[in-house]
Amino acid sequence: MTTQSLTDPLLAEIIATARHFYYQGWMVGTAGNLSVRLPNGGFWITASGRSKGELCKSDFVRIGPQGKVEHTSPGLKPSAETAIHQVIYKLFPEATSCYHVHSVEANLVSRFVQGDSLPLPPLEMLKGLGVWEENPKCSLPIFTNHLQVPRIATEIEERFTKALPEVPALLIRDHGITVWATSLESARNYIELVEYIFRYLVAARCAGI
Ligand SMILES: CSCCC(=O)C(=O)COP(=O)(O)O
Ligand SMILES: [Zn+2]
Repeated sequence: MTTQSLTDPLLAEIIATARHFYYQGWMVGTAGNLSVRLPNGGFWITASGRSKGELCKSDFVRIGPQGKVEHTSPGLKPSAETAIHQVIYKLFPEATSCYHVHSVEANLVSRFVQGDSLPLPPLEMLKGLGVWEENPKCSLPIFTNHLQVPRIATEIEERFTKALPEVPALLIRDHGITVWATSLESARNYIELVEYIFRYLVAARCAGI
């Protein structure tokens, strides 16, 4: 199988997913970035500043296993948040996809607590994130939205090296959610599940629950 025949269907799937997220209102105004890991440890990632509802195959940059840009198109730079994808792939060798989106609800819930983790309600939907417990008590790690993205990546690495998260997701306060998974389909589902939980939390607060 050639690199091209391996890559084309992966990028086509990411393009369709980005379009879906865009129409959910989670990738407006060029927000968010999506990546897929290759068997050699490198990964394709969306180029910085592209409209995520209208991506095409030339809107991706390939990062090599050593972290260097290996393939790009004229005028394109890798996502400004590439360092976060890099650290996720380093920490979770089984992960082959990493998705990051910005929703209004993610930003609201990131302010529901002052500390560095958000308790998650014991919803059935948690099973989709791998939590198979009765009445689970788990939480989502929250990170500070530093202007310097590598600093966010460093804090993710430091924290997850000490203790693994309970769900394959992290929240950057006032910014958005990042998930990782062993397939593109699972990463898309994880984004949808986490965003459902965020909508539930916002609705519950409005309802005074
Ligand atoms: C208006 S989005 C600000 C940057 C950001 O947080 C993001 O997710 C998109 O950055 P990229 O460089 O990947 O386009
Ligand atoms: Zn972002």
